[in-house]
This record gives sequence, structure tokens and C-alpha cells, in this order.
Amino acid sequence: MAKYQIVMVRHGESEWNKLNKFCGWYDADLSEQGRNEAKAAGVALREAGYKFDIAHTSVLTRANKTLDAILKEIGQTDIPIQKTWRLNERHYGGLTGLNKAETAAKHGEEQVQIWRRSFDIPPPPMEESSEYYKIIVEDPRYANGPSKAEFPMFESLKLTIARTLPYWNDTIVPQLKEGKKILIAAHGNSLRGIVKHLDEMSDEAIMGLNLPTGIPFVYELDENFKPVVSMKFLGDEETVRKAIESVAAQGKAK
Ligand SMILES: O=C(O)[C@@H](COP(=O)(O)O)OP(=O)(O)O
Repeated sequence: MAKYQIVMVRHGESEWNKLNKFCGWYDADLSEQGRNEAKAAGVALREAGYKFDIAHTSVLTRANKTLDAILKEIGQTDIPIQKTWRLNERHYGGLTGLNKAETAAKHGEEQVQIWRRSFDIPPPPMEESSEYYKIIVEDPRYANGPSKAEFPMFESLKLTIARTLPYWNDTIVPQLKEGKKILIAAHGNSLRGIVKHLDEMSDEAIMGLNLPTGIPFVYELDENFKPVVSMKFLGDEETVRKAIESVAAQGKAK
């Protein structure tokens, strides 16, 4: 029997999703379509009658604005919001800012698929000479963490999970146990990490999972935090399928 419920959503389309660029810790804003997706996510949650006690999000604008749009739509702008770098997108290292299709044309679709979806093969590191290095490392939003030693220059999904899961275990699980209704607005890969953990997916199986932008999904968990209902999207099947396929196709050479 389900004891706990949690809703998660990947942010709406970002400007860099639209340009098909690897984004990671670069703070791309939502595109117009992304803002519409965020609003639509709020409408879907409102129509399904969802209410929350607390929300969690990353420190990146695209997730924050998606959360704000949802809370506005469901009339809950007053609930506490906890922001953490631990829910950030994976750090895409030296791929940050590169076009995914152009990278596939240059290095091959197979290599791009490995960089995007392998469990433990990381992208190349971000060099200090990168135009994004200082923008990210010196961003004041990281003043309280990660520490210099923890600050990533690249992350595989495995490394992403290693910093996301402590937040799940130490912050989110205790709040669920207190009976709090929780919404998480985060990113494709930080959420894939949580999904892998909840559904106990193998390192191979997680490679096939792509999360669409702006479509909330629900987990119902039993008293041992095992899923009774897994990844139930609040959207019609066809729309969800197409949105997932379009994310999967982003690594194809044009
Ligand atoms: O960093 C990025 O480019 C995307 C995910 O890219 P893929 O792993 O799907 O290529 O992150 P998000 O838009 O969820 O913040």
C-alpha cells in the first residue's frame, strides 16, 4: 500500500535545450516554449488536485522559474522552497556549450550517446580556459557549497547520483516521513539519478531513460520507500511518448 507520494518535474525547455547545446551547470533561462510548458505543468497539477507542503529545486534559473510558474498556477506561492546545488543538472564538463548534433557529426552518434547516457563514463573535464569556467566557478550562488574540493569539472550519472542521493536520503526522505507533500523541480539527469535509485534500475536500464521537459510525474512509495506507482506522468500518453523521443533524438547528427 502506498504511504508516501512525491511529484517531480524536469524544468520546461531552456534556451539551450532549444539550441540543442549541452548545458549542465551553465545557467540557461527558460525559452518561451519552456515557460509555456512550466505553466502547463502547473495547470495539470491543479486540475489533478495536487497541493504541496514544501518544494525542492536546484540553484539553476530554469528549474527555479519552472517551480515558480507551477506554484503560481496551483495558488501555492507561499510554501517553503529549498534550493540546493545537489539537485543541479549533471556538470557536462568540456561539452558545455557544444551543440549536441554537431558533436555527434564530429565524434559520432555512438560517442555522444556514451557521453549523454552511459552510467559511469564522464564527459571530458571543463578546462580553466573554457569561456564558461569562471562564470560557473565564481558564481555567488555557490558561496555555500559545493566546497572547492567537491566542485565538479565534469560528472557522469554515477557522480551526479553520488551528490544527489545524500540530499534525497537526508532531507527529502525525513520530510516524507513527517507526512510532507513534496514537489521537486530539477533536471533531466539529477532526476534520472533519483528515478534509478527509487526503481532500482540497473546501470544498463537507466541508459534508456530520457525525461521530457515540463511534464510532472508522480511516485507513490510504500513504508520502505519502494515504489507502488512508478513515474506516472500527468500528461496524455502520446504527448509524453513524443516528448521523450525528441529528447532521445537530440544526440543524433543532423
Ligand atoms: O545539460 C543538458 O544539456 C540537459 C540534459 O541533457 P541530456 O543529458 O539529455 O543531453 O540538462 P537539462 O536541460 O535537464 O538541465
